[in-house]
Amino acid sequence: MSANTQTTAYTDESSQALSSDAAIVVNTMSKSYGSNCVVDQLSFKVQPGEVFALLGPNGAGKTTTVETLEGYRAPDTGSVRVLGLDPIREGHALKPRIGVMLQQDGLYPALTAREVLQLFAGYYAQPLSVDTLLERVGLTSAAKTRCRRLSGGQKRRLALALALVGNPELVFMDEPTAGMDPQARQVTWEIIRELKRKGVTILLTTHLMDEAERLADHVAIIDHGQLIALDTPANLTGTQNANIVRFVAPEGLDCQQLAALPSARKAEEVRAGSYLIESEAIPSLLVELTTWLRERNITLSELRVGHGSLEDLFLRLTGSEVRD
Ligand SMILES: Nc1ncnc2c1ncn2[C@@H]1O[C@H](COP(=O)(O)OP(=O)(O)OP(=O)(O)O)[C@@H](O)[C@H]1O
Repeated sequence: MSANTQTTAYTDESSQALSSDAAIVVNTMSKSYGSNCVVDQLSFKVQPGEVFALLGPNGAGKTTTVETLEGYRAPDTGSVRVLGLDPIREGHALKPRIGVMLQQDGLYPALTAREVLQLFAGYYAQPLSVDTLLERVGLTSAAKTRCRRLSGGQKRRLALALALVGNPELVFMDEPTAGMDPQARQVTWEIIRELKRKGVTILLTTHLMDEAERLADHVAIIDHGQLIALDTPANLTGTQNANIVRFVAPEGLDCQQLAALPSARKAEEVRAGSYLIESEAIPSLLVELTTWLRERNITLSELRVGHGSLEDLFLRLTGSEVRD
């Protein structure tokens, strides 16, 4: 068989799906640990320069997916490409172009923050300035602190700096702001926005719905290793249409009656005394609702009009029971 024929033979259906301008392609990827299938025929693409958030309950398969894209795990079936490359077979070409912010931060406990960053900077052709980076992540005053003495939040910020020191085209961030205080979280979000402005592609996993909603161009929700939703945050939450009225009142109101109001589509008591009514005609619903409440002499303590939140959707799609 000639080299040319081999190339043609390799260009089968699945590799056609992989040949794309996308920064990341996941093509019908599956991965099991023993009999436990944790990623199940997963497919999605991430376009260059976008922030893509992967959401899912504990154990949904997010880290396994990200680690496969980073080249640390091989898929059992299906395939992945990152910047057009196979992360394992072509890892040597891929690694200098990507940054990885790991969940665990146990690196080099005896080195100082600056020493670790300098060490990593040495691996790259065009690293960023270590001191500028320390300042950007708020670690200048901790630059001489040994890693084992850094606080949890400082370790996360060092992990962020390590992901960025090689001036990457694409960054993987596994729960980037977990364990950070609100100030560090704001700084991290600003850094992510800056990276996006520079055209860097970012794939992040998070349990924080507001993080995904604020930062991501696209959000994928996975559960039991399968893709169950993928869209822009605005499309997922229906932000274009304010179609939900929430109010707080005494518990136990008759939701069947509320749902029967002419402009209501659906009514439920989501928590004790906290109600939600969906409607396509909010002004009419407000008149009907306040009339209904006045006729029954019921007092409101809060009334809000808005759209569904990503958290509402997430819980609706993945259920509310706690995962292992
Ligand atoms: N090396 C491994 N050997 C066996 N099982 C594993 C291994 N790594 C992960 N798992 C299991 O695979 C499943 C998916 O794990 P994964 O870490 O990908 O989920 P996740 O969505 O990132 O979860 P979390 O939100 O809790 O970080 C879990 O049930 C986990 O226990």
